[in-house]
Amino acid sequence: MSLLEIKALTQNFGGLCAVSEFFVKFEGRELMALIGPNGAGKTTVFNITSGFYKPSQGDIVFKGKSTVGMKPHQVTAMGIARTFQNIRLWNDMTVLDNIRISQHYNLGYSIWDSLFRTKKYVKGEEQIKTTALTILEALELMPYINELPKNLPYGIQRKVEIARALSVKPDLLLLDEPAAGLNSADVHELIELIKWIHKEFDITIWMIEHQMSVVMSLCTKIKVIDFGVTIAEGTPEEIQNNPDVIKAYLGDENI
Ligand SMILES: Nc1ncnc2c1ncn2[C@@H]1O[C@H](COP(=O)(O)OP(=O)(O)OP(=O)(O)O)[C@@H](O)[C@H]1O
Repeated sequence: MSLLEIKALTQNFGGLCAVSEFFVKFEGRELMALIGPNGAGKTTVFNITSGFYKPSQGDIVFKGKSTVGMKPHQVTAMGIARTFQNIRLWNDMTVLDNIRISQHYNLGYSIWDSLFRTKKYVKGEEQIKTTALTILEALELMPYINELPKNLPYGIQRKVEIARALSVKPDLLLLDEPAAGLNSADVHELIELIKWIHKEFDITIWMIEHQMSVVMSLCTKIKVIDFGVTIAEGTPEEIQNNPDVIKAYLGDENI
């Protein structure tokens, strides 16, 4: 059974077909990229995969079960976590609380448990804190646990967002333009971090990224879309030399 299989996925927004007949299959533990020019439909594919949009047509099968129609927190509970193109952290909560709150989707205790501080509640909260601290330590974020994200450098905020996604113990991590807005030193650190996460957490990673140095140093397989349509798929070498890809990025006159 594949970890994730997306079949004939189509997304229309009014008269605009943002994604057309998209397909992909992950067997598990791959590090794959989804690339394409601006507006190609990449984030739409991620929004559907993570339950933010319901597709117009097609199916998404994760661990043998269709996720179409599920809410984002239900998709997360199944094992898909994501980061966003524009970092989305709770800026008025500490880094530690940002990581803790992300795990509340799956606690299994009621409002009464929290009101009356039952044993179930106390145990659940302890578990959440332990998991959060373990992830923060692994990602060398302990110096920042009591800081507010808005006061931290952008590169650290990006790392906190990745820590938050990892704290839900996903099998599939979706990274939407993780290098966006980072300086070259931070990009280098990010590449090493993603390599390390892939190995240490033994998970599948699917990323959207515009910086080709990041894609080429990390991914073994790349899928390219343009105007919602898949135009190429292959290894970094194959993609770099593919005339359709060059045309999509640079236009006909540059070939
Ligand atoms: N919620 C929406 N409603 C209407 N149109 C949308 C919506 N979301 C995306 N689109 C449109 O769908 C197309 C694909 O957008 P999408 O954000 O998926 O592209 P992208 O490849 O991620 O682009 P970028 O690299 O610039 O982030 C664009 O034309 C966009 O304007």
